[in-house]
Amino acid sequence: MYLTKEEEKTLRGDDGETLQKAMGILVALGDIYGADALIPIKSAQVSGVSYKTIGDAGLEWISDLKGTVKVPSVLNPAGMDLQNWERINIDVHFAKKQLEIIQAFKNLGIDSKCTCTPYYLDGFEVGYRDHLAWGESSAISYANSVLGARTNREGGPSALSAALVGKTADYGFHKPENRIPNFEITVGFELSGSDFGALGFIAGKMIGNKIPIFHLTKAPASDEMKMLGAAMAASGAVALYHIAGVTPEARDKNIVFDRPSERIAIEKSQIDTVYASADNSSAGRPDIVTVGCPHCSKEELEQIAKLLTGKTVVKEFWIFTSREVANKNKNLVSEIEKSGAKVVCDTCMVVSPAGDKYSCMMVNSGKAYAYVPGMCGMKSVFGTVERCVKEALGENI
Ligand SMILES: C[C@@](O)(CCOP(=O)(O)O)CC(=O)O
Ligand code: SF4
Repeated sequence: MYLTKEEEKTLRGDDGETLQKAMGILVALGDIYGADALIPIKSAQVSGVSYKTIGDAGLEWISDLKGTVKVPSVLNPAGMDLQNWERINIDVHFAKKQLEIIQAFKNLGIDSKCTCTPYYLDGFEVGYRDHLAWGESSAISYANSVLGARTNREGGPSALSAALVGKTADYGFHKPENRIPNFEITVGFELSGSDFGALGFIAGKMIGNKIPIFHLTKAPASDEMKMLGAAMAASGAVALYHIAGVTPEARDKNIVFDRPSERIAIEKSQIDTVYASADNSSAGRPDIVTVGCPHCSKEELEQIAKLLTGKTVVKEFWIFTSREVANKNKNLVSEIEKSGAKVVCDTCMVVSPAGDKYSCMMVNSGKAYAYVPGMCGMKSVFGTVERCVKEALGENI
């Protein structure tokens, strides 16, 4: 891979050991994937933040780094709400370690907003064709598909290296020729809300890491596309999708997609089987309900607040969102919390040990439905947000 004189110097160690390590990781990836050069990035999102997933080894690796990130950089969710960890059963040992990890990242100049929805944050606006180095699979899918930006599936170390250098290797989804749909999915009936999470769960399992183009009966809302992409990235390894007539590249007059030869149609009965998990007695009654995977938008908080107004939950009900979205919508947070539900920031049901003491979690997210059993060692059942709220209120018959 071609390097400029400056980049050669950094690789040689002239700018210190941390930047030498970071440049080494970028050059190794570039050589493996055939990049011809490094390209500047607009922002980075660094995964590998929760003490539950990176442990002491991760804490040590990050603490040894010296330097300052060159682009706006934000963290993926941590293992707890960084301000109110006690109210979600986090023990003091975990909390201490988690705060040490956050401090180690802050020492590098990284923003500790801890979210998988950086695109909602001030200072992380994303435009069409922006080059990014993001690490969380749902964020990558949203940036690539809904915003038409360009990021590969960065691991924690490669996203952090890109943040420190301010560049990434030019391969994969950074190149237009690698963004062409190779699988057609038609859905001939109307979808709404968490149906998109169910669709993503089914499609991801069927297509693995292909690049699907969807033909739908109507244009989804951005939250619905968020759920679709998150689920496909969890049950499969889809990092980019298109929706005919809707997503930026599918609407770009200068881009012509040939019709993929691999084609499937999804039937309503397939969507219904994902919902049926909630009726399956072997899963047992949920003892906790969570929404916000990916983190809730303002609109999703509004919907939940409306459903909860004047009511009281009888089960643990956690609503995950970024601290910035919560701080900007304090009225919605207090409306939700009047019911006894908890708005939890900086973390989520998957990367936190907070849910470990429960046995069955009800979720409205196809991603959480896919990940909770493996990452949290408990059962998951899937429902619409309305059904989840009813479960938390003890109103499901
Ligand atoms: C499950 C996930 O959303 C959260 C875990 O992320 P992390 O690698 O621990 O930051 C990771 C992902 O899907 O990219
Ligand atoms: S809430 Fe969901 S999408 Fe966000 S980090 Fe957790 S598992 Fe990933």
